[in-house]
Amino acid sequence: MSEAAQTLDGWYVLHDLRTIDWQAWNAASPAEKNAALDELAKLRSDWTAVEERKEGSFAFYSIVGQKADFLLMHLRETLAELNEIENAFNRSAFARYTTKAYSYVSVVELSNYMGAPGVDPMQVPEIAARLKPILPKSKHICFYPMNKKRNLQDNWYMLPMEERKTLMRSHGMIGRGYAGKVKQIISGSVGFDDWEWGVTLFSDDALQFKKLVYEMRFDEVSARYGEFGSFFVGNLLSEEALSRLLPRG
Ligand code: VOV
Repeated sequence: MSEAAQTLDGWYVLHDLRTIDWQAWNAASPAEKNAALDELAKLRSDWTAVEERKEGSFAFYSIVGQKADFLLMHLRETLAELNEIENAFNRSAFARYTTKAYSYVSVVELSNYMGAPGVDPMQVPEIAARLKPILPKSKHICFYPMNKKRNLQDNWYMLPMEERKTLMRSHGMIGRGYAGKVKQIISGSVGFDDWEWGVTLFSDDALQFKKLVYEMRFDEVSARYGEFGSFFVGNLLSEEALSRLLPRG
């Protein structure tokens, strides 16, 4: 049996993708719209307060295309908290104007492929911060789930550790070329959801997502072993952008 990579696991992650029920929204009275938006604003201020206490984080983005209208990404210490967040949203007046599009459950993960021997990674402040990240408020987000293949010829899980390390080094080198342009959060979802990882990228320049993902397609880790789910790409929903998307009545 090949040696399993050791993972460091941080905050749990929920990607909650919703579609706006435009018919219901357009039919709502001004008072109903304002009440729904007030409840959304209250939820948002609760999430901001949690983030300010560094007990979790959130991201709120509109999604371009028809797979969903917006994405709420939440990070928390426990799965129970994530469940409370989605249930509080579902109970809100605002949720009446939305339908569920997709969701993804995972946990922020770092693997030991690049770890320095003899160093306890939890004692490295930079690593601890990466496991419990405050999400950047970049202009754009890109989220997709992925697997590493388990085909007869191309089975990531049967490669020796040393070979996986070498391949991941090359993956990391490509990623480093995007330092300062793209921030990645890799979250593991084996045992939690239908794919093995969630990949969430943040950037102020959406084109950098295409450049990075395309460049990685030529790297062996992705070219030979990567399998990908649906891509969701979107724009930051600042309070101003939200008021353009859903104007008050
Ligand atoms: C934005 C840049 C970027 C950078 C710098 C980067 C670096 C690194 C390093 C150093 C490591 C290994 C140690 C760790 O930190 O865990 C990883 C790990 C991982 N990555 Fe990565 N990755 C990036 C970006 C990046 C992208 C764009 C993708 C999607 C691939 C694609 O083709 O669409 C990805 C995937 C992953 C995955 C699924 C893992 C876990 C693999 C496993 O088997 O455990 N990743 N990644």
